[in-house]
Amino acid sequence: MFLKLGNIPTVIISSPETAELVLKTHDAIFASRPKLKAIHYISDGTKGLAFAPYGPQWRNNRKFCSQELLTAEKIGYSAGMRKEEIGVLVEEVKGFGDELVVVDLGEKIGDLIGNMTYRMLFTEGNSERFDLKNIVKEMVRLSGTINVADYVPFLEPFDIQGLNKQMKETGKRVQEIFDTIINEHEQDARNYTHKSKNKDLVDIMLSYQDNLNSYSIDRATMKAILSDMIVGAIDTSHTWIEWVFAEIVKHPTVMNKLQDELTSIVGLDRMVEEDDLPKLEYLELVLKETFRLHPVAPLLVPRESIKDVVINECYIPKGSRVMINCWALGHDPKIWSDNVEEFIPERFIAKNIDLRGHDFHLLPFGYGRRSCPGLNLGLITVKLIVTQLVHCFNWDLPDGILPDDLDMTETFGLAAPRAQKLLVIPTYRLLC
Ligand code: HEM
Repeated sequence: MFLKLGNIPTVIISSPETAELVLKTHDAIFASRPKLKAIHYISDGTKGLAFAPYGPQWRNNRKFCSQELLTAEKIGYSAGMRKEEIGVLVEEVKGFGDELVVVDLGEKIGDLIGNMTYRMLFTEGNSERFDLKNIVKEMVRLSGTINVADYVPFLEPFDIQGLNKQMKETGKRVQEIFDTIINEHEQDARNYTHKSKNKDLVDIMLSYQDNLNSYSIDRATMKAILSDMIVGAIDTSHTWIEWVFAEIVKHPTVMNKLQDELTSIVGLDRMVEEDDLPKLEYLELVLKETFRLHPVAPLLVPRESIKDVVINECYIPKGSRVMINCWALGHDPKIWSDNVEEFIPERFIAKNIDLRGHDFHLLPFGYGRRSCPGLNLGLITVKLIVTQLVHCFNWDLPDGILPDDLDMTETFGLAAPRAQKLLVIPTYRLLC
């Protein structure tokens, strides 16, 4: 579909065949991102990775993050930290005993992923002194709000939605927090205090500062990369996991099948380890079906074309904004048959569709040059949290709410999380 939104030619792709043409055949032409106002005000996004224009700076930053944080080996180093963080949550919930406490599961999951992410990036968890949780919520909200000035640029000075002021305030706060974190890491390096801990991403970025011979990272780039890693990692995994739980409490037979698989592979006398994850086949089906119905990034992350091109006889001028409509792909009866609205993980048994991409019917992590570099970390996080919580606990809806009554409304932004809280009652089920 070709539209003119304000001054911006916009293309929305809703078929797997055309998605393949854009993301694979003409990948290089659609490898840039639009300069959105939120990214400009909140972090100097053009210096980072997720919203940097296609070019050498983006390429170097992506290579740096992929090699220094997101390889299988580097992700493996932080397995102990993930185990510790999830263990704390399991102990907390287990501590409710037989009291049938109602838990806001989405909030617990968000806090857990936040802690895991901050510890990888700058060692400290969600420390109270920064109130990171609320700042990140605000960053995500503002990045996902449709800003009229992104489509009709001359309206920007009028700030008719009042967004500029909010974005500037949030941006100032984010910059201050990152400056404090970086200053403290520099101080630690000067005092050699950092030697007593594992290197986090800020330590590694500092070691690339003022590197005269090759790739060098300045402070603005450090802050833009931190911002990209936080926004990229937390909201995506959180949204996916919350939808998995919403679907499995709505479909107890699916929860039972997941638990049966875990009982047979892991056993009831221990918790799940990351090594168990590749053996869990039914889990893969549940993740795919959840993503099909509730794509985390329903329009992926917008792309921008860097030259004129003709696709399917449609002329797409340079500078067009291109969105892949993953929501429409997942709800198309021509692809998934008439039961498209039903949650049936088994529909994927006969389909050779990999969560990691290579199939344009289901694109959890996008495709091509701008595809998600955090895919491996995202999958481990999602799988570990889902399996650990499903293995350790039974989850029931509070009294008076029947599975069919569960509100499945979604909100819309960069990600598409649940509109309502997911309130559930856990009961411990392991023998240890
Ligand atoms: C399950 C979790 C995740 C999902 C579903 C997800 C999804 C996505 C999607 C759909 C895109 C856009 C791809 C495209 O335009 O083709 C993307 C890009 C990106 N993601 Fe993820 N992501 C996840 C986890 C992560 C993690 C853990 C990180 C980093 C720690 C991360 C960092 C990024 C970055 C930096 C980009 C922009 C890449 C670029 O423009 O070159 N993501 N992600």
